[in-house]
Amino acid sequence: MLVLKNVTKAYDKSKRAVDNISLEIKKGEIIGFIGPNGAGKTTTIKMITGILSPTEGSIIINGVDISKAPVKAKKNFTYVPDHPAIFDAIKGIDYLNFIADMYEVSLKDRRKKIERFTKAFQIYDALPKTINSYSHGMRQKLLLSGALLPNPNLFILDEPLVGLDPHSAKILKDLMREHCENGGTIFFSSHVLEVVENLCHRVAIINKGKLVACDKLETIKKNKNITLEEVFLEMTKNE
Ligand SMILES: Nc1ncnc2c1ncn2[C@@H]1O[C@H](COP(=O)(O)OP(=O)(O)OP(=O)(O)O)[C@@H](O)[C@H]1O
Repeated sequence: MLVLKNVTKAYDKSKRAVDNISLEIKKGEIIGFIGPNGAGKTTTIKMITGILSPTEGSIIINGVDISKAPVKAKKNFTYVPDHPAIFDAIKGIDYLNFIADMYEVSLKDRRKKIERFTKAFQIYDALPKTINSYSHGMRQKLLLSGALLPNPNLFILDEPLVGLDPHSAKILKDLMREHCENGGTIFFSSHVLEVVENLCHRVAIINKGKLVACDKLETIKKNKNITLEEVFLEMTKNE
């Protein structure tokens, strides 16, 4: 579903923010992408979503190279960024209808899904209001509802749990699990290791731009008596 081949990003010549990363994510998998601050997670996600171009390497989404056929590749995924930047002056419902139009979601299907997701996230009653009246968390939940609407093959999330209350975080985790059970694929970054540990089929660890692990948790842990936190701290020790 998602293939990264020798992907590198150098914002300037002196430093590679992402350094020769290769990984392959299969349909139906949830992959947690973890690493210390500044390790290169957001840069990687921005390259996967086509916001940034890699300096070297290629990114293939559902068989389509995003640099060669960006629109075709982008039809396969939705993306929720780490900051809920969103058009302020339109109503929540208009934003969701805009997303549904972009991804050609039928009127019947969108009505059902908008109701389901926004009621679950408790923003349904706010949909007739303009987004500039929404709190940070409400904006994030609107973005999440919009990203789930098209039932994307690949769902990409950068730090999705930041700013969500525990109730909403639980709803999101349940929806992520359901999405994968129905054949969808999820790639998300997080600093919340317990969530990664509980939710993911595989974990990818990035440190100083390099992928230092990408495997099942049991394989990464080797010794069953240690936690992901202990493995993470050991693998990303930066003296
Ligand atoms: N626009 C930019 N121009 C120059 N350098 C950048 C830019 N964006 C990020 N970087 C640098 O690239 C490196 C990776 O940053 P990135 O935001 O990808 O890390 P991250 O793993 O998402 O970090 P965090 O966990 O703090 O969000 C950092 O050294 C950062 O300073």
